Amino acid sequence: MTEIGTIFIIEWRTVMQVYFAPLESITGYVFRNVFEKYYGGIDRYFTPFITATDSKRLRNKEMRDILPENNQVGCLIPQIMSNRAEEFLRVAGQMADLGYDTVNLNLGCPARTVVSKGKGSGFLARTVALDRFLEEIYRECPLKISIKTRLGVDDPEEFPEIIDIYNQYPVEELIIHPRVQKDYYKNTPNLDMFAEAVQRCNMPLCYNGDICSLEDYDRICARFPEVTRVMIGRGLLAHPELALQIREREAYGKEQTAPSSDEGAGNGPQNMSGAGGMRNLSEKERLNRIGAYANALCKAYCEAYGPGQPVLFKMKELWDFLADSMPDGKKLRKKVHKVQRLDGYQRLMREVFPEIDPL
Ligand SMILES: Cc1cc2nc3c(=O)[nH]c(=O)nc-3n(C[C@H](O)[C@H](O)[C@H](O)COP(=O)(O)O)c2cc1C
Repeated sequence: MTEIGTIFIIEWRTVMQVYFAPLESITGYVFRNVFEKYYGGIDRYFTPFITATDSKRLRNKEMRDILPENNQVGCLIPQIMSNRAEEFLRVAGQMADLGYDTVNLNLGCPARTVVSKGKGSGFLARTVALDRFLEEIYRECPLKISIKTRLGVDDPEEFPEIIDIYNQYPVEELIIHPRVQKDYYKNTPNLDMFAEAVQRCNMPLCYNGDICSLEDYDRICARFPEVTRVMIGRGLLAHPELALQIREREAYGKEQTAPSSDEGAGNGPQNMSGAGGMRNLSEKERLNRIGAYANALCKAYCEAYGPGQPVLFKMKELWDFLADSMPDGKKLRKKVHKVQRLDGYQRLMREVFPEIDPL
């Protein structure tokens, strides 16, 4: 409790901020807009990485993804992948021209094609060059710069030296996915090294990695009560209501899961989403929302790219995750996999969600 004159302010834990992780080929603008409309509960979305190159122009696909008129979400942060300050600054300048005030630097991508060029998490192996790069971009960039990082390339013990480098710069926030490059997505996040980062870092921290349920979220909160930002990727693909559930958990507390009699179905705290919260939804309503969301996404992809195989592939990719939210998920995942054409997929969706407008 803090005393200001005679006013007492109770210091409450700052409300948790939930970010949607960038997922290349999945969380583009079409996906983000539909997700926001049907679920939401997200404080910040991040674009999949934009590759800074010699070219003065962004690729059409990247430009479409970041144009403000294509994005109907509250807060979007463009992510840049680069290991050359001059290229990073050029793309950041283009983001400033489009009205963005923050960009995110990708120092986490583990893909071999990226790492072999010394970018993404591959840049973490060259600490002298990394330090020089950061010195230049933080000196010259007109925008705030946040960083998304792994712990290192081979060994988590690389991270303390990397933290010392980050600590020298005005990093807007540091999003840590506590794995090393060679883990890819295997093994478990190294929470001991994240704990060390909590002690040593002098900028705001965001935790990212393997939050796929409220129980996972509670475990992170219990171990790191000082952390007020989490980023979630695959967990939100599998359980799109997870961010809303986290907000409801924050608003109503852990015990209060039962509806109170005067609240209508789906009501939630403010800033929930266009679609309302998840509390009080019946199982049928929950499933119908999944169906409406998947159908709206398929329709939006067809409008953006034309109906055809690429849309089918995108929907298959989504159902790989989303099937986890369905009562007979394993079977449904197999059925979606077997579908050969988009009209077959649409037929399957009509069978699974007979009450939902196929759009
Ligand atoms: C298919 C896929 C694509 C990804 N693309 C990006 C990307 O463009 N930029 C980035 O920083 N991380 C990317 N990531 C990493 C995620 O943002 C996130 O850090 C990782 O999935 C761990 O979080 P999660 O366990 O909540 O999914 C990608 C991950 C996957 C699985």
